[in-house]
Amino acid sequence: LLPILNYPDPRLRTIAEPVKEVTAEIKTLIADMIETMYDAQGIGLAASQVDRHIQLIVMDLSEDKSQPRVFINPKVTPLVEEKQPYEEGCLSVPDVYDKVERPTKVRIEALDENGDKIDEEVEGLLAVCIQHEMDHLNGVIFVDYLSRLKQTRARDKVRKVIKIREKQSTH
Ligand SMILES: O=C(O)C[C@@H](Cc1ccccc1)[C@H](O)SCc1ccccc1
Ligand SMILES: [Zn+2]
Repeated sequence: LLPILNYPDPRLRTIAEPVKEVTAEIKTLIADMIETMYDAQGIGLAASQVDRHIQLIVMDLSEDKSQPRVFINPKVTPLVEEKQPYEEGCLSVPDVYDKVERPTKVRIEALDENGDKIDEEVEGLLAVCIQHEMDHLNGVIFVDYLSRLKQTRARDKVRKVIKIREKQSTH
């Protein structure tokens, strides 16, 4: 399992570099990220969150964790002006949930783990998740869209959750 960086760790603000070649090392990282995402009960995970600053996202929106997807060097383009709110969470900001508005329909262009082209128009949870993950690759965290007050509360909340987790792990 890979350690997930927690807000407001400054490393989460690093801009991810493009992947030049899908090496064996990257394939191992992909497998490790998928395992880490499942263990953390997430439906998406960006490499930035595990302190690897390359343009790599893994995702699995299936109920039974059977359909992992990999997006390498993704490009997301809004297809409509219309935005929709969604109650977002983030594995790097545990126990914090709040509404974020994002374009309802987007185009995803990327490479998959075999280096084959992905070019899809998506909406719904996939559109929300890919935009949330793309933000991570650009050093943006969903709490950045919230008020200062909510950002302060988010910082306090994460601090508490981490302390509790650290106590649990020592027992
Ligand atoms: O990037 C992450 O931290 C994983 C995110 C992905 C996500 C964020 C907002 C909306 C959808 C997906 C989540 O922690 S995964 C947990 C989760 C599961 C279902 C719905 C919302 C959040
Ligand atoms: Zn996140």
